[in-house]
Amino acid sequence: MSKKQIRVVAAVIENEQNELLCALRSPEMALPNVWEFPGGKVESGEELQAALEREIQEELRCTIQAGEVIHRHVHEYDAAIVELICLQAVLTEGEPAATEHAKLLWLSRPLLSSLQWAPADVPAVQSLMSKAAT
Ligand SMILES: Nc1nc2c([nH]c(=O)n2[C@H]2C[C@H](O)[C@@H](COP(=O)(O)OP(=O)(O)OP(=O)(O)O)O2)c(=O)[nH]1
Repeated sequence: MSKKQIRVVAAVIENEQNELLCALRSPEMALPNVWEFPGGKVESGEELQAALEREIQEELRCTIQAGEVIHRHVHEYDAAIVELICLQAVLTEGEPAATEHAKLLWLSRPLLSSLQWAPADVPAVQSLMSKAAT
C-alpha cells in the first residue's frame, strides 16, 4: 500500500526582537516531543495562507497574517510522506498560547539548532539560520 501524503503548512512567526516562535509537540501528539513551527494540515481546496491562519487560531488562540512561502520540503516518515510548507507570518492580534503544545519558545536564529526539531523541519531550520533576519 502506498504511503499517505499530507500537505502541512507551518508558520515562521517573527517578533520585533527578530526571534522566531518555536513549539514543542506534546507527548500526546503524533510525532511527540520534538520542536516544530506551529501549523497543521491543509484541507482540500484551501489556500495555504488561509489554512495556516485557521490552524494558528485553533491551536495558539491568536491571529496571524500569513505571507510568502519561504521553504518547501518533502520528508518521508515511516507512517506518511509530509510536504512541509513554511510561510512567513506576523502576529496581528493576541499572544500565542500553548493549547496543544507542551511549550512555546521565542528563539533567535543562531539558537535554533539548539532544539531537537521534527525531521521534516531540519532543512527549513538550516535555511533560516543561514539567512539574516528579515
Ligand atoms: N504543524 C506542523 N507539523 C509538522 C511539522 N513538521 C512535521 O513533520 N510535521 C508533521 C507532524 C504531523 O504528522 C503533521 C501535521 O499534523 P498536525 O497534527 O500538526 O496537524 P493538524 O492539527 O492538522 O492535525 P489533526 O490532529 O487535526 O489531524 O506534520 C511542523 O513544523 N509543523
